[in-house]
Amino acid sequence: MSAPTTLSLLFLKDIRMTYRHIPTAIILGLLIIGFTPLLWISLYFANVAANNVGQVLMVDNGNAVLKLRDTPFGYHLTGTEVVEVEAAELPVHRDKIIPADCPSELLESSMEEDRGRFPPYFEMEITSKRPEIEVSKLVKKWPNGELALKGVSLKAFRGQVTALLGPNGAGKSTIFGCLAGFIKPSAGIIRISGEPPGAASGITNIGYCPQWNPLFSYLTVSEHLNFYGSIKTGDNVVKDDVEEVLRLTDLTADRHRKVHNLTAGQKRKLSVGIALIGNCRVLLLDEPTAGMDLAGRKIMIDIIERVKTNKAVLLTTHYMDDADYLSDKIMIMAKGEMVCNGSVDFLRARFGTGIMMTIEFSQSSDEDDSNPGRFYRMAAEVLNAVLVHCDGARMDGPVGPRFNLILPHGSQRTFPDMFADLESRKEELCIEGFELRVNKLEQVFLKVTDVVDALKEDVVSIEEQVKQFIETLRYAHPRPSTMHGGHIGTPQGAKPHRYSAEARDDRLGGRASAAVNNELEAVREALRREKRRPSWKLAVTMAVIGLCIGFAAGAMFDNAFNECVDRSPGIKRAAIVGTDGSVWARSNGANEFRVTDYHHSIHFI
Ligand SMILES: Nc1ncnc2c1ncn2[C@@H]1O[C@H](COP(=O)(O)OP(=O)(O)OP(=O)(O)O)[C@@H](O)[C@H]1O
Repeated sequence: MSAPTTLSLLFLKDIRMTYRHIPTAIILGLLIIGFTPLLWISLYFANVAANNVGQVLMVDNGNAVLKLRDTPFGYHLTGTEVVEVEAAELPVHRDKIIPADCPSELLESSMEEDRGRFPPYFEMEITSKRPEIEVSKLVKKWPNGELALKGVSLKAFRGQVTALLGPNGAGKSTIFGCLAGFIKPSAGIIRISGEPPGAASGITNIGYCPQWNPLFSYLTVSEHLNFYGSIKTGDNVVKDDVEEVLRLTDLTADRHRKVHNLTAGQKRKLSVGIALIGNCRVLLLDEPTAGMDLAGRKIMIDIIERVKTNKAVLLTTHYMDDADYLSDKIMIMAKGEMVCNGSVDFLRARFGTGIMMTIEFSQSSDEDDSNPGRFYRMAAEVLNAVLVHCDGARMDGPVGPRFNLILPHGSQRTFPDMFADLESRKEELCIEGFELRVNKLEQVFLKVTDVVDALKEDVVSIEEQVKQFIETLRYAHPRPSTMHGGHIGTPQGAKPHRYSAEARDDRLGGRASAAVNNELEAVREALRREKRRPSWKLAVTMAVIGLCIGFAAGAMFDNAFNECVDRSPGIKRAAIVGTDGSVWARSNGANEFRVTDYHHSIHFI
């Protein structure tokens, strides 16, 4: 580490002891600002060095992942090498987290009903099997106040694929993050194979493929599998396991290729392979087929089909066809709530999908086609004719010259008789023609969005409310004439009247106008309050204090890291590099390096 950085960090070490005294913190903060240019320069060089050696260490999923080499020059000669990897323990979530900032009414309401606000859309779960994944009343409130999860409950079983679907921002990845243990829920209970996430067995129990690819550009395919496998199992990966995952993911031929030479689809397959290695009981796949072509998706579907026999697979996808084909159970989320949960058949039945028959009526010359009553009468007759053969058939959507009937799944064997009957009564029932379509999960999903619309909250900012209020006033009370001193202004040319309280009340629409004026004043005050910003003095003070605390925390982190590296034999350089490539800490230290020594610090990244 270059001299200026060390100097600044030493200096910051002192601040750590004194920053509680605010004036001292401010003075020291100002001094630090003086040192900052030097710090940035040294960080720049540290960055260049770290980037030269490639990504040396990555923090993901609460695991510390280490990859070290001797020197940047050595890298080009020897290639990448993984040196001593150890699984980091995840912080264990408490069984029940009752946060101070979780809205109590939300907590109470979620306690009452596990099936959310939409019980009719939840299939009853009758099983004595123990769920492999169990989530109860999970709440996540982000620091910005957004409630990403509003008391979500779900169960996933071994031997089943459970698809978690929902529009963008529904909260799917947040659930995955909570399950994998790197997002801390605000409230709720999570059990993975009967244990809370982060328990000692947690890492070996979960195989997680995040939405992004957790890959190192300069490691080969098989190095990745060995590397992550060692982390998960805490031991060297059995060669056969790597071979098996390579075969499953169709990457055997690419085993020696470095990641930066792989296609997007191959990277995705490798990310799923990383989740598979270690033979975990729970597989969390966050959009495993994202960005893949049809052939790639097919391979992925085959993989999931094959591995699900001894795993509980929870996956998210935006491809309804994949979910439809793969899933034993479908859950649909919206706006942080579970909207429905059941088997594909249950959802199809519940949301009016099944087999859709569209019937077209023939044009009639003697009756008015615009008369809706006529179509309803005819549709009812057709429905009766269909019901003779197909129990459970029902109308769906509007009735007009065309209308739809939903025929339940499993009624297909009655179709030949029904078609023959309708054909023979074509004239009598005024049928021009009919067609059949099998409804897909996509239609279920679209129907669910109708339910979701009911969730729409009218969250309008104060400013917007004020604007709307002013608009209402403008329409309710035409703008009064302008006032001049003690006179009320009148249309041009007219003589101004002497101002009086009564006249003003008249002009403004009676006594109500005084109330309106009061309201307007309240509105203006609300606007003023909204626009009021903290003074620049306060902002500067806060910034300086923040800087001090930030630097002090950084120093603690760096020191912890450096201590580890300094104790590591044979290791000349190390760095912690975030998944986005940002360097969090680096050291030129030596001696024994144990990832677990500092995983707590890393976990906070
Ligand atoms: N780190 C974060 N800080 C604050 N808000 C976040 C953070 N991560 C996600 N969110 C918010 O939480 C909500 C749920 O996000 P999440 O990523 O879980 O949605 P998703 O269903 O996975 O969406 P997608 O299908 O696009 O992946 C979103 O409104 C998102 O903006």
